[in-house]
Amino acid sequence: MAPSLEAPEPVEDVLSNPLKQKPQLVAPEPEHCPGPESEKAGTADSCAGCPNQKICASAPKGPDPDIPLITARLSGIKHKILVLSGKGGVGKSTFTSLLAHAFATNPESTVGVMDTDICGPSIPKMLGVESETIHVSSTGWSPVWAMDNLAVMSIQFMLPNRDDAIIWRGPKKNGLIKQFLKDVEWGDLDFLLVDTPPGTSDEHLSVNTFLKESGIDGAVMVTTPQEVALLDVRKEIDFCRKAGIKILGLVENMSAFVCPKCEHPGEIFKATTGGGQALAQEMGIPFLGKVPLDPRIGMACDYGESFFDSFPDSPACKALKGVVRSLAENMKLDPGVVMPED
Ligand SMILES: Nc1ncnc2c1ncn2[C@@H]1O[C@H](COP(=O)(O)OP(=O)(O)OP(=O)(O)O)[C@@H](O)[C@H]1O
Repeated sequence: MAPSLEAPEPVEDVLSNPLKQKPQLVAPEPEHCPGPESEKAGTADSCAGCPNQKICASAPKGPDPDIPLITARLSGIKHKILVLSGKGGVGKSTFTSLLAHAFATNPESTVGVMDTDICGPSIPKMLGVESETIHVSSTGWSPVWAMDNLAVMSIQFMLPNRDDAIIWRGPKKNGLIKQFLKDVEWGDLDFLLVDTPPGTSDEHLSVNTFLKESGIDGAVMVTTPQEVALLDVRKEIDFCRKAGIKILGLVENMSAFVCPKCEHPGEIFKATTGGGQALAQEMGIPFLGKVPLDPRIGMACDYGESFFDSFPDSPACKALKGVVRSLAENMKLDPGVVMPED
């Protein structure tokens, strides 16, 4: 049965006040505000001295009443995968777009990408739809279609100017993510990939809270081989374990540089402590594979093109295919169906 939804709010309204939160606060939320609707509202350490404390303390608590609506809205999505990274800049959004293109190589599959990196959305650029805007109808917001079977939703589509900085505190980000899940008409999808900001922030908690009821298949973690990146992956693994999110596997990105001309490999980011593979083994999570550093990946993303289509025989493309196959196996899907052989 189609979920009954209220007409979405005009985009401008959402940007100016994306939460439309109750209760109405009398002052801006302090930096570590747990959110006026959270269980800790009014009682957390950061609430001390806040002018909103009384209002928040008396506000209704408990599960978000919109969760059943979100669950109904997402009922046509077969698989939901979160893409996480401990550190920024390790290639999480790049990997998300590569994964989206890989899944979309099966014309029978329909794929969606939701960009929850609200402060630094890069998915529209990488999927070649940066200048698009979303359409609002009485039944919801339509995602932008990057390909016939690849839909994208990002805060980027709502900004009047792509250079605008988005400076929002936790509760507002939480509200926008809820809006994305509640009001976007994804329709029937085989895969929804959720690109998240680096680290373990409000956005991760929101995505997990809102998606949990409708089911998350699990999370894919992206890292580079250096210990500084791996350190943060440990925190991400801990976050997933605490939040009850299954870890589908770890990908080591930019593992080695493979010369596009002679295909000779060289280590640019050296795995001084054994890299992603050793970490995966130590932490008891699946290792999905290594993706080499290939400047053509960055170029394909800058031009919004599919690296899979442009460089199908490159070592990086072959490595990515191996990663997708391992991921499909961990999800108990037929790899040949997820990404048909050429
Ligand atoms: N395998 C790769 N080979 C070459 N360049 C890569 C590869 N993976 C990512 N890059 C490049 O690394 C840079 C960072 O990638 P990306 O923006 O995907 O990182 P991120 O982890 O999503 O960062 P953040 O979370 O901070 O937004 C980009 O310029 C991208 O083109």
